[in-house]
Amino acid sequence: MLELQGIPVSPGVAIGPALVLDDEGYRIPRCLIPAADTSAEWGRLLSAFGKVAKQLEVNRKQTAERLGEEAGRIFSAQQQMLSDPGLLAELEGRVHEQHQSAAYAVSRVLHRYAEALGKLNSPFLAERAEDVLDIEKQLLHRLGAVTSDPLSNLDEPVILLARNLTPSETANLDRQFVRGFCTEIGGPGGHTAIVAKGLELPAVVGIGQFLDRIGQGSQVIVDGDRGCMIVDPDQATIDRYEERAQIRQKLTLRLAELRDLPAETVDGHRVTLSANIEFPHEVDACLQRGADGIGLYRTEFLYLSSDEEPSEEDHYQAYTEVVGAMQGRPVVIRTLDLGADKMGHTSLTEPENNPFLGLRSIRLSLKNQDLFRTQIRAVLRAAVHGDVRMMFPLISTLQELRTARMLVNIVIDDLREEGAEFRSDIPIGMMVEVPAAVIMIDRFAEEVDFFSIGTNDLVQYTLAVDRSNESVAELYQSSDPAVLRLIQQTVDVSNKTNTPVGICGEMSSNPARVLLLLGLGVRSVSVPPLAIPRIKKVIRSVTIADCEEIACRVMQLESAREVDLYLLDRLGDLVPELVVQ
Ligand SMILES: C=C(OP(=O)(O)O)C(=O)O
Repeated sequence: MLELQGIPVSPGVAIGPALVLDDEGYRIPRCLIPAADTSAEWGRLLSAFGKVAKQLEVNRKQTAERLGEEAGRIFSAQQQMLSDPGLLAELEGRVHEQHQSAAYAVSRVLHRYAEALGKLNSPFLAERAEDVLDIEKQLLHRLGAVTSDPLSNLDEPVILLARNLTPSETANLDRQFVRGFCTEIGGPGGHTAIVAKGLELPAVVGIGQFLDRIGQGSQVIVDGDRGCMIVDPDQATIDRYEERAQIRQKLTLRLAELRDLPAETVDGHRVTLSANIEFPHEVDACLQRGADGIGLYRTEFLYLSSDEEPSEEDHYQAYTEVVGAMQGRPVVIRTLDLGADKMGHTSLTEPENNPFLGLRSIRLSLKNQDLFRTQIRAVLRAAVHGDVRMMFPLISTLQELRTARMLVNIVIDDLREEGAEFRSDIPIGMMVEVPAAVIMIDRFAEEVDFFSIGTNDLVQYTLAVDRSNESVAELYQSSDPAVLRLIQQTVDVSNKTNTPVGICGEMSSNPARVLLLLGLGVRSVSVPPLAIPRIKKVIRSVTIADCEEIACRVMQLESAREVDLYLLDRLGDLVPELVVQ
């Protein structure tokens, strides 16, 4: 039995056979070969090397004849890589000593070479990285490796183990068979984590290197509550997890009974409890759990799940589906928040050194105004069908907000001129997710209809810590006192200026932290659909006086750890059944 610790990003437990994936592209399943067959496997690998070398020589000669010696040298560089003794020695070790299949060894080693070159920040070396991947492709072809995506042909439940999964890969997982996943890299606030929660898929990320140690089909437990992965569990461990699964199931059934009850505190304060979604089909899960509305519709997933840029009609259809299904409940549509870890359409930006500080989110929309106007048109048209609100992400200056609003007015004029059916009077709000927005919050309050605090990014930008990087995951804490002060300031100013304010970041889906948010004066939260029953349970179990006392104490504490320990303790007093055993 092997137990590894990572970062819990999507709650729940799943048990099943491992499907170990290569990190990218070819997705070569990790396959171990019997010791007796390693020599034959090594022979296959050498033969593939020989064939590729021959082909490279043919390419070099033909290219040199047609385009000159200089062009032919492209292939000489590849020939040199192929004859690198270090490369061959590493591959030999993997096949002979670790019993890896030739295809898997090639895929792992060459991907690592390419990745290392890609990180060196030089266009010349980036091209060399492409050359390495090209050699990999040719070798895999000669080895007859299966190059189709094993994820598209699943026919039995699996636990996915991968180096990394992108948000769109995660979104496209076959929920029928993929029961959970663990990855080597990834941080607590990354979008892969958010999508996993949306899919209700137990997940642990940022475990560190482990793929080489796990065989295909090994029994694996993903514990998304505690953030651990257990390989080849013993019977006692399996029994313990099965017992926990039963307790969890009973709790889920009890919490489901709250569905039609309001999210109201014991002393009668009504809290708006909405849901965050990425895709229209998630609306069912929101309604099943009694969401008051959609507090955050992340529309960028329209871009991430397709290779084509969505048309106005694509936007309109998606929004109309959500708005119609929500039957008059509010739907907050956030405009495009593409960037950094979410970037799907490379055509929209050039590679950047600091993508989280670069051309992302509202900045990208303001730079690509046709794209932005297309989206605004669809939002205003869909608003005819219900209570639609529009929200701009990552606003950091008043000028950005004003330009975005000006574009909305231009779109309104266009639609009016065309005689289209639309609404011009929808509430327009902004995300508060950079410290600059908090510092200027009183001025922003004069120009928006509502605020929504995005704690995921607020934590990242306040603490200067990449939300998707496992190496700094310990610093990524929404309970950090600096973050709490920014939330407090935003809520205080909003309440004083009568500007509705809510929280749509992941912080509000944590039952213990909700105690604090209520105490700070928050009366509207938006959480992944899965979290609704628990958060409602918290709200219905406490008084605002309890929460204010908690907030008072918390605001005197000096570290995220102290805050979280104290909040967990208070959750144990007030809502003991929600404390994970
Ligand atoms: C909700 C947020 O936005 P994102 O989609 O970037 O997580 C946030 O930053 O808290």
